[in-house]
Amino acid sequence: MSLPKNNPTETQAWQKLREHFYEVQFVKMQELFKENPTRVNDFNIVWNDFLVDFSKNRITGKTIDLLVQLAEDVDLKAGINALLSGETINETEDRKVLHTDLRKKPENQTEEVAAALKQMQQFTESVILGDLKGSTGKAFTDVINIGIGGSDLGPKLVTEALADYKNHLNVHYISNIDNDTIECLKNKLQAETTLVVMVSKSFTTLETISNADIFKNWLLQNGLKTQDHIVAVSSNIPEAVKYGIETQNIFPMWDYVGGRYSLWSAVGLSTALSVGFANFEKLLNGANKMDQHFANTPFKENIPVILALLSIWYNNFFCFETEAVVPYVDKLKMLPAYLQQVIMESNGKSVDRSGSPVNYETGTIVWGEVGTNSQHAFFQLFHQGTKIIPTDFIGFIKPFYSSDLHDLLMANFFAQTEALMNGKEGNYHTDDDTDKNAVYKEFKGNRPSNTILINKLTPESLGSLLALYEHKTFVQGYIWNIYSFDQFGVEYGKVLANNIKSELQANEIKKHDCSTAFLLNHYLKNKSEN
Ligand SMILES: O=P(O)(O)OC[C@H]1O[C@H](O)[C@H](O)[C@@H](O)[C@@H]1O
Repeated sequence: MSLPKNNPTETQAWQKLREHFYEVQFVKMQELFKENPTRVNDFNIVWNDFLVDFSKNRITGKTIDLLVQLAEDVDLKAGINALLSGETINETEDRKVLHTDLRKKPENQTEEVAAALKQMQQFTESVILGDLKGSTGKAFTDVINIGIGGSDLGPKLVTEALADYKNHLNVHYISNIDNDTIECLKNKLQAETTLVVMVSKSFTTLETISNADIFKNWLLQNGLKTQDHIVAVSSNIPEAVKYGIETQNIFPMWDYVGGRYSLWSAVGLSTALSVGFANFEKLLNGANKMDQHFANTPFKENIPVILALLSIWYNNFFCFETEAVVPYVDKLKMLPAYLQQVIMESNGKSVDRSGSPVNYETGTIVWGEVGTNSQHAFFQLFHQGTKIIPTDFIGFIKPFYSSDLHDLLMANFFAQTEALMNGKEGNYHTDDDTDKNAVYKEFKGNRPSNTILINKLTPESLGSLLALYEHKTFVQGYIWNIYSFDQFGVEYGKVLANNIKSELQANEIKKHDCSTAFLLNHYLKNKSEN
């Protein structure tokens, strides 16, 4: 079955949402809270150890009804079923989209998924126990994950997020082709106790192969056998074999798993090495629970659906261009970067599923930083700037190590959403004219946020959280009538980079626009000078 091709703006719900928007666009949330002191009861979802409070949004009951109607008008249920039942919904690449298969319970796993997990389990256990050794007979102490995009961001995020679950292995991530970083890492590590995990779905990504070449030479220079020190994760096994990796050291992935959705596959090998396979399984289990919630919950109580619809409300009606994600734990520092790939590579499209240019906004711009750091950086603009940035606040009730400091952290978490919503009037509205800066101190409030409050950051809750955002992204792309699972937009730059690389190596700049030619010539001229 191919996905329906409904232009969302031609649905009845969209027309009604437009009319509704004109009615409510200037309504202040402060008034909505005053009118209905139990408003939060209408706009929160409690699920497992998650509490999602979305009452601090510029919505009324009617807004949610109409947004849900939009989801129904475009038959979102059929889309969800097509995704979860393995239809070929990545039509432009003629592929199924089955990252949810990777986290199914053992009894529901396909043979190839079960076999890959088994291979991962055996390998990670033997490395962690020290049974598998390098060329000189020493156990591994360090792992270098070489990959980029989906072969880096997800695994790196999970490794950092689960730092408290880490064993003795130190896992390092190399993605960019920045030799200064590589030299720095090589100087820190002993080659004989280092395991290199090359991760590349295609096994043709220039950055990954170039970086791997450097580490391969390093191993060889240290008199080590590369077969003892390099393993690979790829869906292109012939290419990995050609690179010199032994078949039993290649972990599979499949074309039905998109790079940015692949951390659940063997792409997560470095994560599993860092936290142990049992914790990796818990991560999968948490994601599976979110998959069940997504598949079986009515839209009004369905967390990914509600978050997607709210984002559409702001993106397509209020025309707020960006949204922020602010996690209140350092361990989720990578979350915005990871989400940028999931969300922006998936939904940064401007041609609809019928092949026509869209005449409405699609993919949102997502960004963010850890709270409280972000409060001391860009929150000024959140509170008093001219732009409105709907924000997801993500916080945890219990820290890994209990401490009074956590109450202070969480006090900030709660205070920010309250301040953003309520604002604060300046004194200049009253007769009190003692403060000449009163006008500058006013906070208008009415700035939307979602609060995602989770019991504790565990492998399970992390799995659920990441799956939540995957599904939110799917719902948005589905409603926008675009193809969320291809990424043709990143290809052209790669082709040009290859051509330019040859020109730089030949020391001969060919025909370019005058700006690019100017830059290239300046680079060539100056690169040999000190
Ligand atoms: O895993 P690889 O095949 O090396 O691909 C790494 C990355 O390459 C491209 O830039 C794609 O746009 C990403 O989606 C992908 O994650």
